[in-house]
Amino acid sequence: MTLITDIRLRRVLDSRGNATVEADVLTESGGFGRGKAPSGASTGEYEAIELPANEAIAKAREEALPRLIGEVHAGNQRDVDAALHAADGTDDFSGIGANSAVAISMAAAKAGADVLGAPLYQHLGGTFRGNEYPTPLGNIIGGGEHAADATNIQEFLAAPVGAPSVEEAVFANAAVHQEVHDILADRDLPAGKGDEGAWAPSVSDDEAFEIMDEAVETVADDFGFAISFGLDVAGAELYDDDEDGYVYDDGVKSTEEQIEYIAEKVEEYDLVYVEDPLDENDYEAFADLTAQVGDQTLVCGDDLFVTNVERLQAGINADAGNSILIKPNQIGTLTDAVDAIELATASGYESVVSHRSGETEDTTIAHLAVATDAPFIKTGAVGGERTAKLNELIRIEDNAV
Ligand SMILES: C=C(OP(=O)(O)O)C(=O)O
Ligand SMILES: [Mg+2]
Repeated sequence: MTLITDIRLRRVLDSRGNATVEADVLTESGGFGRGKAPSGASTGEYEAIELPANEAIAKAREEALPRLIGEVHAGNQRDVDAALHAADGTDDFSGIGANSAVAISMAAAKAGADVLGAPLYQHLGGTFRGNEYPTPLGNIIGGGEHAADATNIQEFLAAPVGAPSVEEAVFANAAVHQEVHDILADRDLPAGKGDEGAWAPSVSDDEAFEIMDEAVETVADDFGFAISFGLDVAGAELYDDDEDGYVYDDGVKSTEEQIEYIAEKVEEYDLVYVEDPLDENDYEAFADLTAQVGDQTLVCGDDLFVTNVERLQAGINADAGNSILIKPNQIGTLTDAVDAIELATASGYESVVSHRSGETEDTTIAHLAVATDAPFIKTGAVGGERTAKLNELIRIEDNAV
């Protein structure tokens, strides 16, 4: 029933206006699934390789489609993803492009769910999954590689940890976003938005900490539940080999100073989440910071782990971090992403399923987070390509998908 009978690939726009890959998968019994690849800006050195969309499409048509059409069942995700790996023939998807791979992988999952008549999260997670909902981490203020002339730290993220439902959590993050707008206006600090819809004011990181603290407190009082905040430092973007340290507008911090700085901020603001506080090659520094604050906060590896089980295993062995960011396009297939989540869970690491800065209206990650009982999802706070996932989470919780 779920035998793949056709795959159509095309170039479509992502949220930055760049070309990305869209895949349609059709099956023998009329099943249909469509997936679109997202794209990063602060990409990790060890991520799977994205090719220019046209090239990725041409390569996938040549190498992958003959191995999938009439050969593989869309309902068997591991077979689909194994065929993508075999067609690619490399260990980083540079053969067919991780963008083609992830678009086809997600489209096949949706086609499989369509034939079964089940929501995607149930197809991916099984019937006993889907009663836990992730807490959404909402990007509220940001800079780094996502906006010019803004904060050095890439993301200040609202974390509505006390929300009684996904719906309340999503609305709380949007309210924090609005509250920050009002605080910025009061301070005569006009701000545009970065790639993910976060405010990108020209303020110091210290001022951004103060503004976030004030905003989450105000909204927590209004909503009547706890809202904390966290960071994506994107440390690999700040780290400069030549300087042997982390380059901020107000000077360079050595690795020891960076660890101390982050640990102080965790204490001062009760941060619940710190992603990529250190460079993507520095497991040891991650381990030092985790030893200091790992019982108070999530120390999450994004560029450090790149959703890769081998890099995650190295981190587990070194006690580096206590959580992993999961980005399917960083590794190329849903199977690889789920394998990383399963290793994380088995090792006591929390999983945070994540969007990319360049996104589409695809909602697969909302389903993946529910399917795997991931405790957190990071998918922005506002903006159509972000609300696509957030609204899908509200629908999943409401049994309306
Ligand atoms: C979402 C992120 O940004 P990008 O997609 O640019 O890597 C991130 O760094 O977590
Ligand atoms: Mg990150």
